[in-house]
Amino acid sequence: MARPLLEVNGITMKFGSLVANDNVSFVVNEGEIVSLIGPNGAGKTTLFNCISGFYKPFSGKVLFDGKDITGKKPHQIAKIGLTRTFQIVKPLLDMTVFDNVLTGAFLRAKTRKEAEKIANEVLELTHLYDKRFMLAANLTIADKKRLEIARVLATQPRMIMLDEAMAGLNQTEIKEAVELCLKLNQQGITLLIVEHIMEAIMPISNRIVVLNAGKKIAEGSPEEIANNEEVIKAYLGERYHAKSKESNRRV
Ligand SMILES: Nc1ncnc2c1ncn2[C@@H]1O[C@H](COP(=O)(O)OP(=O)(O)OP(=O)(O)O)[C@@H](O)[C@H]1O
Repeated sequence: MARPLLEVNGITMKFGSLVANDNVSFVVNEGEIVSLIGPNGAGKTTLFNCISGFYKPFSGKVLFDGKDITGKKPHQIAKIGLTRTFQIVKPLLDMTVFDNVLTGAFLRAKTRKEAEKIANEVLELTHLYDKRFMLAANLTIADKKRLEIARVLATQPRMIMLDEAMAGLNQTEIKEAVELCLKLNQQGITLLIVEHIMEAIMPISNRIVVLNAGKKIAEGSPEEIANNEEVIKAYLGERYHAKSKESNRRV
């Protein structure tokens, strides 16, 4: 039976008079891939910040594995197994790829040896092992995004929130990022994904939550969302809708 891992209950976040999140509620069950979509400025990153402890919401509650984590600090939330990447990647540029991942591993590892073992496993999984001695500053955008995921993975999370991990990648790199998401999910990691590349997330999401102007306007299976008139009008446009109908016909 579906077991809620993340519960977002009536989150409201304001910046002065601007309501960036307006009473948003949804649940992510253990083992699911859920995507959060919506137009620019809809409030997706703000919601990520409220869930992961970078902002304290104005009102509402966030529960992780049944525990109230509202207003807790990001490192406390990471410690209990929920962590996130950033839209603008933040690797420590003057450190090697290996050391970047090692810093994540120390969240849980008690010894350097244990941290190194975790770091090496994560580097293999994310296909960065051969680049482990490179400075993070010298990586391509795609590898920097991969490193961002590797650093988060090294904290051994139960759930990862990915904020536009595929933006700026080419088709091959997007395909690799999608494969990595599926691989992590198969290993038991629950995923909440913010992404604008519908072709990448529609096929892998169990459910999709749609925000528009701070409010949740829809929630459902990828098929329900692709055919939801309000979502098409607010965000997807006729282009994706027509395209997905076309590909359904081909199947
Ligand atoms: N720190 C801040 N101070 C003031 N206003 C902010 C702040 N962060 C976000 N906003 C505003 O809140 C609203 C929601 O922004 P947010 O970045 O959460 O949207 P988004 O859905 O993530 O957009 P995008 O898809 O472009 O990343 C926008 O109107 C934005 O200008």
